[in-house]
Amino acid sequence: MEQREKTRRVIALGFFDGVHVGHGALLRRVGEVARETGAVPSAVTFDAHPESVILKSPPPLLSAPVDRADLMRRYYQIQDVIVAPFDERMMHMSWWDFVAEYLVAEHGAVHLVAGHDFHFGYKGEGNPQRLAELCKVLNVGCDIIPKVELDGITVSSTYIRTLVAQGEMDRAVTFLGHPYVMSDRVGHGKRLGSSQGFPTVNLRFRPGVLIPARGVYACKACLEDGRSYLAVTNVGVRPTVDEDGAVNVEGFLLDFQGDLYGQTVHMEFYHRLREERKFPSVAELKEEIMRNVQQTRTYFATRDPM
Ligand SMILES: Cc1cc2nc3c(=O)[nH]c(=O)nc-3n(C[C@H](O)[C@H](O)[C@H](O)COP(=O)(O)O)c2cc1C
Ligand SMILES: Nc1ncnc2c1ncn2[C@@H]1O[C@H](COP(=O)(O)OP(=O)(O)OP(=O)(O)O)[C@@H](O)[C@H]1O
Repeated sequence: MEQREKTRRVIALGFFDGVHVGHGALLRRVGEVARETGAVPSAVTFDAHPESVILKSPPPLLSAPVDRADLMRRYYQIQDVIVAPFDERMMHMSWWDFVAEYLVAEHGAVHLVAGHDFHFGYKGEGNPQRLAELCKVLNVGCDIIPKVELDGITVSSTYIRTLVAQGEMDRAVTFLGHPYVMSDRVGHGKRLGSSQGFPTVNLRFRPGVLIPARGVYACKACLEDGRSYLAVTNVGVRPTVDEDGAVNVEGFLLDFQGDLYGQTVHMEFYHRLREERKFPSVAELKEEIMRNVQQTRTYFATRDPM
């Protein structure tokens, strides 16, 4: 029987929520080895956070799986992001089967890259030392990346979640190595256009994803056609005009005119300008938003955030 040539991959291992600078150290190494060996730069992540299945208490995530894959491709040129189902089979797979069967036999791994504290396999019994030893036996390359720290703090998704939840976006940008981003495809009925003079685009939260601290943020809105605009974005319940208490994310794109229907908008958050407030009138709210527009222009004019 004719045997099909299997894709050879260099694979980074982890969950990669947010794709931060610690993950970046792994993903850059994947790129180097891929260039040296001609194998495809890849990463394996999971569709559900392992904690959500084992402990039944999912941590709210920085990014949905699709955004995680997009970040790895955009910032680190990872070609294939394999989103593994974290199901019963995966949960009960031994650490060596995960390496030998899943990564090597099923996905063609010729080199694996993991972090200093990577635990995997049934009951988390796999660790970096075991991984390195098994790779030797299997004749597969392996790199264990030492921990990356900033300001004496170990960079982690957990820490960055606390920053985003508190609205500390400048610091989140530093630890992520790129802006925190929320993406959505603009659907029908969400065309730009508003009676108030500041048309907004609404972004929906994906299930399981963290809600940033309420407030008004200096942002950049990147459209899939390559254009990008400064934006001022409110995360909140709009107490001046609404009483239902639902949290909305709505951004006003500066210097933009047109229709965003059908486009995917990546809203990048850089800096929190103020808290959300209840204004005595819509006119006063509008005045404040115009001030926030100026603050956003100044913010981006006086620094080059990325
Ligand atoms: C940059 C920005 C800041 C905002 N700040 C507040 C605020 O502090 N308080 C508030 O009640 N609503 C705030 N909003 C929400 C507005 O009330 C809402 O966008 C406006 O009333 C238009 O509503 P509509 O889209 O239903 O026409 C803000 C909206 C934007 C775009
Ligand atoms: N600061 C870091 N330095 C080096 N490697 C890291 C760092 N943070 C994570 N890694 C590695 O990146 C891979 C993915 O890690 P993981 O998704 O568990 O990230 P994490 O930030 O440690 O998450 P959590 O905060 O939920 O523990 C793992 O192999 C892990 O060891």
